[in-house]
Amino acid sequence: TACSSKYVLSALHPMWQGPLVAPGGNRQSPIDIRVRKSVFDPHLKPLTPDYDPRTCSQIWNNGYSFLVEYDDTTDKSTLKGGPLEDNFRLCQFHFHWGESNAWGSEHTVDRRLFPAELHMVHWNSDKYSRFEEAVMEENGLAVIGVFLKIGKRHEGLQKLVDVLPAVRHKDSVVEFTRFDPACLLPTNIDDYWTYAGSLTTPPLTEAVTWIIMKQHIEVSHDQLAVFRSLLFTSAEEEVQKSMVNNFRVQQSLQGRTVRSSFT
Ligand SMILES: CCc1cc2c(cc1OS(N)(=O)=O)CC[C@@H]1[C@@H]2CC[C@]2(C)[C@@H](O)CC[C@@H]12
Ligand SMILES: [Zn+2]
Repeated sequence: TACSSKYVLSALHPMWQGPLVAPGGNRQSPIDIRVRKSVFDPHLKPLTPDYDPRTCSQIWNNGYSFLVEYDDTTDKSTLKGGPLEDNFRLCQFHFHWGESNAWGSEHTVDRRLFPAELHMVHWNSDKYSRFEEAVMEENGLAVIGVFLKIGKRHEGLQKLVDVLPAVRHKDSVVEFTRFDPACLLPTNIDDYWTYAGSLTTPPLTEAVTWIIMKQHIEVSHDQLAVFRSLLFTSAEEEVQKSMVNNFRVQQSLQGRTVRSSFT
């Protein structure tokens, strides 16, 4: 699918913290969400994700995270509502995490770090015909962010955790089907923050409407440990590097307003 074309972004070096700010960037991500500075917007609608588990196709270790990819050639797994004017198609989800449970998320809430963060990446299928096109446009992408905390085992996540050893090395791909990404959303998806930002990995394009869930999900320590067993490096490389700390440094708000869907 468009989302899973094989070129791997060479700038995704494992210890990549990337340019501090993309050239000419004034809406970069991630950011710290200052709760008291966010502005309640009563016009924000409920978010309506509608995902078809049958569109799930594969898992790919791209040398920076592992991506669970969805067939985005038809309007089967979509996201509408919330701050979005158009219909968006799910193309992949992935995570960012730390080497310890003390850090790992990209966004923070009043400087609070979480051990990991889920990103569900969607592109505007009303305005563009494929992901690579939308990724270059201001209203091209919508990414749902969900914070992970260490607690009870996440039953839905376990199916994914069980296949991760099959994509241990960079550039490995394994078939993965019938996974409903909705099982990774928190029970309450009506309370979220939203702001205009960017991808946090190359191409760092300022194409993203971010929708960050207020409620986190819980995963077990052992489940997150399996994420850390993945490698940044390919099977051929002599020195293997653990895939950990794959998050970008926080970027300045530069005058942007973060809106909240709740008071
Ligand atoms: C791993 C985090 C990651 C990978 C990718 C994107 C975004 C990603 O994370 S984030 N945090 O949402 O910015 C958007 C561009 C995608 C890339 C994966 C590889 C591609 C799909 C290329 O094949 C073409 C466009 C690329
Ligand atoms: Zn991400």
